Amino acid sequence: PDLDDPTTDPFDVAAAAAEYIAAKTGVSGHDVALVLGSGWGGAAELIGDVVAEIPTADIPGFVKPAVEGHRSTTRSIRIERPDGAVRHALVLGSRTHLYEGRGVRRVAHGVRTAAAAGCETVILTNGCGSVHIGWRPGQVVLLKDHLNLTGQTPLEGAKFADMTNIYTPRLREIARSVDPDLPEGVYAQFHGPQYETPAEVKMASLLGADLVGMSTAVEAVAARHSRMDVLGISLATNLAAGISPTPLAHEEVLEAGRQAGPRISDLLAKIVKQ
Ligand SMILES: Nc1nc2[nH]c(I)nc2c(=O)[nH]1
Repeated sequence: PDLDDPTTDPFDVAAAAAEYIAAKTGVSGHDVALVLGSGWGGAAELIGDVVAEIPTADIPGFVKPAVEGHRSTTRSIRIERPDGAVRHALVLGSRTHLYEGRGVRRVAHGVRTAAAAGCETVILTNGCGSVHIGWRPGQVVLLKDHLNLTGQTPLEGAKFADMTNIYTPRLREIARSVDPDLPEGVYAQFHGPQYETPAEVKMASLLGADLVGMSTAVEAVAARHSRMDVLGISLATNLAAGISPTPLAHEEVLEAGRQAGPRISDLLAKIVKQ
């Protein structure tokens, strides 16, 4: 079934993808899904043992990577919890952004596939800009709510889904039990691909946003509609446009991502093992 065909039900494609993943990984049901945004790539190996790895592009509904050579893999990871219980994590190998112009169905396909694979929880991570001068590159922030400024939704038809507590309070408490210093913030998703103008950053801030990015909110809406619990964690890799009096050196942004890598991967691994 083809997601680009309007007569296709996107949930049928998610079911086909989940069946494919179960068959190829040999893991019949997964419990928690992870979407690793920029800077978060190193977390998978710290979480547990990779029991299977499959090319993401071969899974129904997932597209060939935009940039050839970035062949991503989707991994099934076995987690042994302190109490001996075993959980299976599905680390999705790719994320489609709205700005790729492949349609909002593809943006939501990963989380819908995770739900169809049995996941009751999805952890959405991202790299983003901070509207607070005190939240420097490298700052990790727990999402407490979002502003979907994209004008788009993954839900088709009269799906009047409740979005209260879209970022599950219980999961935020678990994350804070791992790192009590984690601040919470509101994430505003812009369509992109351009970064915000200083005026747009000011607007987002006046609307209550602490972070600006180009992912996560639309995925969270789809995840909530699919009745998954959602934990959103952002890595502020830069100060949003207009916040810093001096233009941020791109090297500082890259360095912040590199330095934060081990620390945030360790944090994520600890949270998942709770
Ligand atoms: N919209 C938006 N997305 C981002 N992603 C990263 I990394 N930094 C930014 C940013 O400043 N704005």
